[in-house]
Amino acid sequence: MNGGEPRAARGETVDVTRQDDQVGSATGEAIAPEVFEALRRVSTATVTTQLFARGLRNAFMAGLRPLNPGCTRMVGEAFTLRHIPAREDLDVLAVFKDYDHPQRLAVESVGPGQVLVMDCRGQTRAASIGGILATRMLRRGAAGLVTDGAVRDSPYFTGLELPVFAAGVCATTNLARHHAVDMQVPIGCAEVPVYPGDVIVADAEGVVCVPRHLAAEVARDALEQERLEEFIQAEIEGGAPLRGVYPPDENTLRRYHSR
Ligand SMILES: O=C([O-])CC(=O)C(=O)O
Ligand SMILES: [Mg+2]
Repeated sequence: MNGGEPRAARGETVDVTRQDDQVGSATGEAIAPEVFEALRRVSTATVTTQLFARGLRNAFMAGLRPLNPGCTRMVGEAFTLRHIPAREDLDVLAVFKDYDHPQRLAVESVGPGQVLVMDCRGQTRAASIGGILATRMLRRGAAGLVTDGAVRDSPYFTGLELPVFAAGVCATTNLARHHAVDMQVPIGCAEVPVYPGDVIVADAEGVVCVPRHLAAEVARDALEQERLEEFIQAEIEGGAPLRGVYPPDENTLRRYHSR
């Protein structure tokens, strides 16, 4: 549970079940707006449990922290950018004269509602992006930004209305360590595999990657898990013991269903 985030049980029912047959695994079929809406209302803790129940134990990008603690709620499809280590003869300031440099091209290619997810190999001794490029993403309607590297201009990010998650901050420009090579390819970010089009969900706790083909069923079951957990939370706050309540036995479930 994540106390600071809105709980599904507080709102009206969102029906995401009907979307199941519409979400193709690797077909790139559109994900229904209701799925995104549901995922925006559940915590990353709940989402990781739903993925765990389906055998996926490595979906949370451990170690990434929000740059603006007041702007953390993020749901969107992954747009990926892959970096390899920089080389001194290639990665020089002059490359930025090319507006089609892969870093700049990626920023100008992220679509509305998408999340730019960057593979920086966990290397934080150079930035992967800065304030101007992040502002451009905000104006383009991007949903957010995730990097397992660092960002520069970090004081600016604390007031930016764009959810940004990074492994650190570093003033040094990206060229010192990173060479952007490829976009919209499978990447690793904080040791989590991310495929283009996967659904990225974040809250104040951090970032989780939901395989695209599981998004609708995870959204549906996460909503239900949070409804039940809100009931359990109230019981525990009222003095109930764990035994019989968490996890709920038949009696507790009967009380839950007959509310
Ligand atoms: O060099 C960079 O990483 C870009 C930068 O500072 C910015 O976007 O403001
Ligand atoms: Mg800058």
